[in-house]
Amino acid sequence: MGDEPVLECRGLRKVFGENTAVDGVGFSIAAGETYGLLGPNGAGKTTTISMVAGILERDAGDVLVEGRVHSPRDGRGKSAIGYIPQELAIYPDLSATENLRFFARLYGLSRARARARTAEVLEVIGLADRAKEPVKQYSGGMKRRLNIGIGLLHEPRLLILDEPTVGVDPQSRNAILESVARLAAEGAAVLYTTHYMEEAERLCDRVGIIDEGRLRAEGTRRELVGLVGENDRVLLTAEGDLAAAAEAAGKLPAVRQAGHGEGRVDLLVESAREVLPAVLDTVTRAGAAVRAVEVREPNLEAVFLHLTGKALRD
Ligand SMILES: Nc1ncnc2c1ncn2[C@@H]1O[C@H](COP(=O)(O)OP(=O)(O)OP(=O)(O)O)[C@@H](O)[C@H]1O
Repeated sequence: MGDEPVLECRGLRKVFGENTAVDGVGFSIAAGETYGLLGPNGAGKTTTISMVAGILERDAGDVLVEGRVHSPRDGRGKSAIGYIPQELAIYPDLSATENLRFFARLYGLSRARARARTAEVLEVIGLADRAKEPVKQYSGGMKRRLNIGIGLLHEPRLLILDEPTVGVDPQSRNAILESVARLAAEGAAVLYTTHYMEEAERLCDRVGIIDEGRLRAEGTRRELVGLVGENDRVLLTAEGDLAAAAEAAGKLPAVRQAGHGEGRVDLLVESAREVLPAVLDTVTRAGAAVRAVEVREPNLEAVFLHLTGKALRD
């Protein structure tokens, strides 16, 4: 198989009546890689991954899973895919163990394999210690984790998760992010949709920025940020003559903008790592005593704003 991507999709398109929900979207994901589709509500994320998962007919485009065409009709490649939708598909009166064993048998795992996978999956989703309770006693986040666990039973090589952390408590959110990272580390290709910038930054090796059905840009966090040429922000907590410090720093060639406020000097710079020593030297000479330095690199939120003119969140 070599370096062949686990998932390759090209030119995906879906039209609902007058509304082109997805228009020419394509990307590929390698084994062990986590790819995030980042975009606001209604951007076309669910529609895109539904076509990838083979549960929605596409109007145009190709989906290749492990090099083979995957489409809703032929159903091939399904065993390679674990699709975890936003909606819960679990039995509330059964325990997590019973739910997992039931679905494992439904997927065609032998009784022994179902038992073994249930135990393994319970560990991955962090529910082993609550596995015997009826699921109706679970928090929303725990139910979500179980929903994810069901999608893992058959050990998919491509895992597709649709905004799995929306509306869950922080503990479950962390558990979900950690289990996704672990599955990728074990070699799964992961397709992850989110409208949370922090999740895309923390979890994804590469991110596709989607808006109004189109992929606006794609790359690593660093590549995306570089693409739009955003500056780093340097915040100095300082005492002394801050007006003079800001003015002097503002004259450095790599400093784009310099300001000051109550106990702080605020700079926009080209590359904080390179310019920081000169900045510290300059502001100290100008009469400021620096107590703390904070560097904020531009984030995907800024990239999104730059590309679309809109904020990522409603
Ligand atoms: N079955 C459908 N029939 C008609 N329009 C649809 C259908 N499914 C989605 N759409 C429309 O397609 C567009 C993209 O929706 P989609 O659900 O893919 O976005 P999303 O990025 O996943 O957003 P969300 O986070 O809100 O689910 C929206 O304008 C939506 O109203």
